[in-house]
Amino acid sequence: MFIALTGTPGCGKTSVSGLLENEFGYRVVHLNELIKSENLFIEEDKQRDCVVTDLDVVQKRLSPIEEFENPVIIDSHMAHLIADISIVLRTAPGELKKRLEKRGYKPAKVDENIEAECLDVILVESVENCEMVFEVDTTGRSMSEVAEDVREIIDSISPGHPPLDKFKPGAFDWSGEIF
Ligand SMILES: Nc1ncnc2c1ncn2[C@@H]1O[C@H](COP(=O)(O)OP(=O)(O)OP(=O)(O)O)[C@@H](O)[C@H]1O
Repeated sequence: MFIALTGTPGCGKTSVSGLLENEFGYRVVHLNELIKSENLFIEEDKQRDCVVTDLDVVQKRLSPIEEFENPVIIDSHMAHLIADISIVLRTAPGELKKRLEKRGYKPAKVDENIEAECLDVILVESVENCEMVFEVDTTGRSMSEVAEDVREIIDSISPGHPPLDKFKPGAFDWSGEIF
């Protein structure tokens, strides 16, 4: 079973999935690293500083581990296009901007990502593609707190367990913060 840990760049996917992997023993695929290390991309988009990926190729590469009994977490901003269950990390625009600027992103790339977060782009794609979608707030919270929430969600995904209301999608509205 694949579980997407997804969200706009800078929301903390890699940091949180690292904790889930190293401290809680989950199996994690860091998809963006895998795509680069195994050249699973079609081309590099130098202008947008990213790679263009063929999802069919990626899916084929991951298919041997899809049948694992234990959940496999996929860390990537496109993981929700592959998994049936999506956990979307959300970060308020002001905090996301600070994190992206700290990483040295160019202003245009910061703006593009902030706009995507304000417009719920990844959440909408998740709802369109996945059977189950959860949202977790990372704003003003430690990575450990976020990792605990993700763990609680994964524990809840078992037959007969009621969905956890507190992570129901639709809690955030940052549409008023688009500049
Ligand atoms: N909960 C948090 N609180 C404060 N800072 C955080 C938090 N989570 C992540 N960060 C910081 O934000 C930055 C981005 O985190 P990270 O690389 O995990 O994000 P990401 O979603 O994986 O981004 P990308 O999609 O670009 O790989 C890092 O500098 C990290 O230390």
